[in-house]
Amino acid sequence: SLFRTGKNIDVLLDKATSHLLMEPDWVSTLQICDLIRQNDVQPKQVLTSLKKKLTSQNPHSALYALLVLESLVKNCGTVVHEELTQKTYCDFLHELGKTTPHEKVRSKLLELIQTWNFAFRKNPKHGALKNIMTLMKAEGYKFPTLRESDAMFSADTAPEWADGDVCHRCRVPFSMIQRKHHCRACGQVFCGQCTSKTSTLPKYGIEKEVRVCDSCYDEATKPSAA
Ligand SMILES: O=P(O)(O)O[C@@H]1[C@H](O)[C@H](OP(=O)(O)O)[C@@H](O)[C@H](O)[C@H]1O
Repeated sequence: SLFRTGKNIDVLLDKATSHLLMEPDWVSTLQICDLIRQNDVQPKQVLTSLKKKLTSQNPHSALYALLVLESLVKNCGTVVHEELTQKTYCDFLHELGKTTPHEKVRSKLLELIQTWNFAFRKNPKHGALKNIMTLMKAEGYKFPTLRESDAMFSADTAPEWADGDVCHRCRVPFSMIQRKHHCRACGQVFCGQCTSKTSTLPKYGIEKEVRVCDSCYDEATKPSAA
């Protein structure tokens, strides 16, 4: 239920950013990634909760929060990238760079802003991030040497959901009675009859059974080619 996941995410965030940690808690960090990739929690909620941790007076919590943010950007795809590069969030990151009392947080933040900018360099949608990097350079912040390999986000994420007036497979028109459903594997919109099956989608980090259409079900369950 939403409550359980909602509460669960706060517990996971507290664990992953605890000042008692001697090293990053990658298990909790990757569980947070999975909750986002499975669409169990919205990226906006997680990134908003992270703000409090990023501005922690405790240097360890603040730095671990930055490592969680780095993992979300690397592993959860465009849904996180779009939240990260909202102007309001970029302005928050700019402010964090100016005001954090923790030098390690500042230098890690500069490294991430540069890496993210390189990764998003071809996409004007993420212009707000470029803007704060330009501003921070003008304000005298020294960005480290870019390591292009750090900017390769390889994780596959489930496709965004398409919309439509008819079932993508049998073409039946949607109505008050004939409801829309989405296949988590291809993102297309279908009637109930064409998406009556479920499957896990490990390639998208989805370990629980989720709704899939008949053709994606056949694709996901056929014995892998020898
Ligand atoms: O409950 P409804 O009012 O029919 O709304 C639909 C359900 O939320 C479907 O969820 P599902 O794919 O998990 O069935 C979703 O895929 C559709 O986009 C929504 O329009």
